[in-house]
Amino acid sequence: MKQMYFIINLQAKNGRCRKVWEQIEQQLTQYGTPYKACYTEYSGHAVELTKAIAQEEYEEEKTIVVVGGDGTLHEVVNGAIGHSKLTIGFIPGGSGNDFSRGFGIPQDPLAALKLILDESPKNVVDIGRISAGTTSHYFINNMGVGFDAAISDDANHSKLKAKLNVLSLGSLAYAFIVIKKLFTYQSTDMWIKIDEQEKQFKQVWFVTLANQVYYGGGMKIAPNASATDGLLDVIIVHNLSRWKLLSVFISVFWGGHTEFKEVCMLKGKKVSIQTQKPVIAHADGEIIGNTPMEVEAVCDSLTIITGKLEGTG
Ligand SMILES: Nc1ncnc2c1ncn2[C@@H]1O[C@H](COP(=O)(O)OP(=O)(O)OP(=O)(O)O)[C@@H](O)[C@H]1O
Repeated sequence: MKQMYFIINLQAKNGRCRKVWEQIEQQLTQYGTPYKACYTEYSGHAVELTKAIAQEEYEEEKTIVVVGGDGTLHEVVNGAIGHSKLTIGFIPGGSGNDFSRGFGIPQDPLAALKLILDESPKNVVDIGRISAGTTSHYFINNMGVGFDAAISDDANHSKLKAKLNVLSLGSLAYAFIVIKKLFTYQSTDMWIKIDEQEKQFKQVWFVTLANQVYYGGGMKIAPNASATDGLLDVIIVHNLSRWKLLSVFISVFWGGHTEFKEVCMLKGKKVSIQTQKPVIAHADGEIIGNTPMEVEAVCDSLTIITGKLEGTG
C-alpha cells in the first residue's frame, strides 16, 4: 500500500485550519487508515518536510496530502520537484483556496479527503518555473509582477488583516489594502517576450502568468487557462487610469476584465519580463523578489489528485 503523509499548517486561515485537521484526523481514525502527520512550524518548513519525505527509504510511491492553504501547497510543490514517486493531494484549509477551485477539489474537507482515499484520478499537470539570476522557483497557480504582488506583500504583513481574519472579515482588510495601493502604486513600462515575440508595454500595472483559472480567492483572472496545455496564460493590464484599474480589478471576479482594451490576454510557453526599474513579484501569493525574470511552463512535472480539471473539456 502507498505510504500516506499529511503536511499540516495549523496556522492557515489564522489558526482555523486546526478545526479542519481535527475533522480529518477523526475520519482517518474511523476508517483505520494508516498515515504519518507532519506539522509545519515556520514559513518554508513544508519545503523541507517534503524533501525529507521524498528521500525517506521506502520503495513504494508516496502520497503527500497538504492540509492548509495555497501558500503551504506552494511550498510542497517546490519541495516535490524532481521526485517522480510523489503524488500530491490537497485538503483546503486556507483563506483563499484557489488551487482547489481550479483543480476541481471540493471545498468541504471531508469530501476532499474522500477524493484522495477513493484513489480518484491522478493528473500529471504543468507547473511554472521562474528563473531569476541563479535561483529557480516553481508555482502551481500563478505568478504576478506589479500591483497584485504589491497587494500580496502588504496583505501578508498586515496586522489589520490578521485581526479582521479572526472575525471572518479578512476580505474587508484586503479591500482596504487594494484601495490604498490604488492611490500609491506607480505603474511602469515593461518589455515582455512571449516565446519569440517581444513587445514593449507602457505603464503596466500588473502582469499575471496563470496555470489555472483562479487567483486572489476566487477571481477568474485567466478564464481560459488549463494546467494541461503546456502553456501559461499571460494577462497584461496596462495604460489605464487608477479609476479604470479599479473597474478592471472588480470585474476580474467574474472574468469581465477580458473585455477591456487595456487588458491584453496572451498565451505562451516561455515568458521573459524586463522592467524599467525592479518590480516586486509573487508566486502563488508568496513574494519571491523583483524583476527581471524568465518564466516557463514545465510540462508533465507533478502528479496531483484532482477532481475534474477546468479547461480540459
Ligand atoms: N507554524 C507556522 N507558523 C507561521 N507561519 C507558518 C507556519 N506554517 C506555515 N506557515 C506559513 O503560513 C503561510 C500561509 O499559509 P497558507 O497559505 O497555507 O494559509 P492561508 O494564507 O490562510 O491560505 P491561502 O494561501 O489559501 O490564502 C505560508 O506562507 C506558510 O509558509
